[in-house]
Amino acid sequence: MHGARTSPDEDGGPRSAGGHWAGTGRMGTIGELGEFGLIGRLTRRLPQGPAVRLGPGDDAAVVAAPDGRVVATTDLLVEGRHFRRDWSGPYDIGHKAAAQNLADVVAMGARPTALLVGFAAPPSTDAAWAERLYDGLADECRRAGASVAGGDVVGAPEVTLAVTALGDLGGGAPLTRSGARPGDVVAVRGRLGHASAGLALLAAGRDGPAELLAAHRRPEPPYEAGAEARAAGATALLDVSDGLVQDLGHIAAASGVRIDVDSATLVVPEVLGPDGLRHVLTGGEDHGFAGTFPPDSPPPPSWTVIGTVGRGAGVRVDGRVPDATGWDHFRG
Ligand SMILES: Nc1ncnc2c1ncn2[C@@H]1O[C@H](COP(=O)(O)OP(=O)(O)OP(=O)(O)O)[C@@H](O)[C@H]1O
Ligand SMILES: Cc1ncc(C[n+]2csc(CCOP(=O)(O)O)c2C)c(N)n1
Ligand SMILES: [Mg+2]
Ligand SMILES: [Mg+2]
Ligand SMILES: [Mg+2]
Repeated sequence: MHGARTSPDEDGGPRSAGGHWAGTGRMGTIGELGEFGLIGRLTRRLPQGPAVRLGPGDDAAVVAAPDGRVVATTDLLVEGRHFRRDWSGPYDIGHKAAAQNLADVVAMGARPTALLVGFAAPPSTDAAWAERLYDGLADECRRAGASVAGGDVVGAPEVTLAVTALGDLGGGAPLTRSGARPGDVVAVRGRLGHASAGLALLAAGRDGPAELLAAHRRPEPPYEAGAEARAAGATALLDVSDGLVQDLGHIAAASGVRIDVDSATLVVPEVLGPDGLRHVLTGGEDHGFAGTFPPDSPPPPSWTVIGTVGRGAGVRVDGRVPDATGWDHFRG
């Protein structure tokens, strides 16, 4: 029987009532498996998509790049910083490591093709825990149409994932942060504030609402947003990783424009609680998308228009410079 803090266990991973990995005890530890035993157990769970011409098993992988250019991005996921093993199960952590990288490829207007995965964990880690993590990683890759081309494993005091994602622009121009122009509208696609609200609940020792805890554990970037933005003629695009205001600030700075957000246009679901607007404005890690669109080619209805681009600099919310903007790794 699972406790209320257990995320929907379609991963099938065992957990105690508190959300901890309960372990199977059947397969032993990764220390017992050894480096190459572990690599074998992990890589056989991975999807092999068409772009990966040579996958795990050699000194390097070979990935097709029909466009002639490769989109490449990397993000780290560190235990205690991005996740806690008592708050997230292995499937959640694998899912999140894939999602946060795949979202960056999509945010360039590209199609994700392959991931390279660096995996560090203590030798005492359950082998089954590591396998569930790879199941989460593999399933999220499948959802985005990508596969895992290779990686590395290493023993370390804490779990760390260093994921590199590659993507294909399919002959199109990249959707950068620098193309916003005065007169454009600003629009968002996907959840905002949910992961942040879920994290606050976990930090407060709460066991629900389940959808918010799940949002922290398994971000769900709407991967179709990149193609939608491109088709609509977006001038700039990024995924919201650190907080809406902070990330819009990157578009404002790179494009040399001012962005004005009208908070009344933001969707703040009741479930986010009394701090809902703060979570939506400054909460990262849902990996929704924010983009700018010329006034004569607005985004499709799946997007919400939340503001405008003007001359000047910085981001204003309801005409004011906000005190909080989002996450900074070195400022807490
Ligand atoms: N250690 C580094 N060396 C070289 N470039 C870096 C380094 N760290 C970040 N960058 C570059 O700085 C830019 C901003 O990085 P940032 O990590 O904030 O973007 P992101 O990956 O979209 O956001 P997030 O990490 O919050 O998901 C990116 O172009 C990134 O490649
Ligand atoms: C245990 C724990 N404590 C705090 C947080 C919050 N957090 C960590 S990184 C980040 C921004 C995006 O990261 P990056 O820029 O590295 O992609 C946020 C909001 C968390 N997820 N887990
Ligand atoms: Mg990054
Ligand atoms: Mg990004
Ligand atoms: Mg960040």
